[in-house]
Amino acid sequence: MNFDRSTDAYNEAVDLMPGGVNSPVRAFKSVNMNPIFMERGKGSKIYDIDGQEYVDYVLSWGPLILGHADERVVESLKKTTELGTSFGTPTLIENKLAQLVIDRVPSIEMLRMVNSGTEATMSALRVARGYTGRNKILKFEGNYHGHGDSLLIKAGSGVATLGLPDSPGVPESIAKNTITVPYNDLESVRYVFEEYGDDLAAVIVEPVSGNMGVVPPNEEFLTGLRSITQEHETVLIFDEVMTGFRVGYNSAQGHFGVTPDMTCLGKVIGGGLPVGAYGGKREIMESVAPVGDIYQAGTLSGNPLAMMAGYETLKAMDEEAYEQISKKVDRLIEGFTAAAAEHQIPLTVNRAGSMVGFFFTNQPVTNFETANQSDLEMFSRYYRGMIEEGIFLPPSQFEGTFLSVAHTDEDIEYTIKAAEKVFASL
Ligand SMILES: Cc1ncc(COP(=O)(O)O)c(C=O)c1O
Ligand SMILES: N[C@H](C=O)CCC(=O)O
Repeated sequence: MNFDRSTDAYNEAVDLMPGGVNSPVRAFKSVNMNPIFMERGKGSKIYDIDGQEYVDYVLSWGPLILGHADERVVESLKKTTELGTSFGTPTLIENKLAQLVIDRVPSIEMLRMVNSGTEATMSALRVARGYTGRNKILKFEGNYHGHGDSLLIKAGSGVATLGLPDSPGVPESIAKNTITVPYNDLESVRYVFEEYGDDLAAVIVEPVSGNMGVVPPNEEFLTGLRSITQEHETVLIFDEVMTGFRVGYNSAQGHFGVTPDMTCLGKVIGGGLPVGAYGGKREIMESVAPVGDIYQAGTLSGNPLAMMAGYETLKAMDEEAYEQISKKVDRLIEGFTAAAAEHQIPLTVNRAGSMVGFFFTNQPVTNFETANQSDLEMFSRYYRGMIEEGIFLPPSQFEGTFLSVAHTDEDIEYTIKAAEKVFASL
């Protein structure tokens, strides 16, 4: 591999943007590399500006479940663009995408489109607080809900990668209203409810955690959260920005059969364009302006391009498409597990739908503490080895690996062979 052009571009970028990037995890810090600049993508492959090809398991951090430059999405975007990119008025495509989401996500009776996952979670919290008249919220260590002040506390993703669990700039007056407990730990949740009881506006949770690597909920976790929050009339928010339409046809809540009061979405529902959404019970959503008095707005919210890309993506993701990806995930995990055993590499694999977490440890990974016990140094060497083999993975142990319908059986076999080679060298 040769990164000459990427290196030049990076040297230029560091003077222009903090770390040369527009989002910290892209800086490749924890794997001791410079970022690789990409030029184009098609299907499961991406191509860097030095002309090298990679099988892509980042997929723009999850949204591209159809793969890169899917023809259905691209064609619709071309037609939509020609009609004008934004009007600041309602458009028909907003109704169409909203209806599709409502049909498929059990908790959503009504929703509001926004421009990012961060906006979705910030807005959902405001609504939960306004609706209940309470201030405190409960979140889980290692869950990441975007970079809103209330939620940037013991967070996962880039915050964990860079070791910045509690970002400076979040006022103490805000931080004190966010209580955190370990993921998958209902006992701690019960304790917090005993202590703060009826002052909790919301519990926000990733129903499958994807920002400390992939960590699924244990059997009683989500049902337990549902019954405790119901008992205390606290709003249960599933942050499905990552899991929405990725874990399955009806998202994580459909998969696990637990219906929250509110849901946040993003990523897949924008098909690779900037989008987010929050929704839930009609009674709660009708407290949002202009029906209710809780204010939330957006100049480009519901813009036709993002709506169209999302609509085409969701339409294409029928039940069969999910089954198809699932088989590829099965094979990838089988291959990695066998390769790790052959080369005595400690490897724990977690999985939910087409989200996979590989951890270099023999211990089960069930929360942030156990995720942190995996061998980050080994991850870093593995990462660089896989890049040399043309496999593009998320450059941090605290991120998920994603598959798309565009990944072929050949891609999967090639990736397993690459892993065998890299494991042998670790
Ligand atoms: C679960 C979850 N919530 C919220 C967000 C924030 O979304 P965005 O990056 O679009 O602001 C992300 C990803 O960044 C996420 O994975
Ligand atoms: N883990 C984050 C979202 O899911 C990664 C995206 C980012 O922070 O740029």
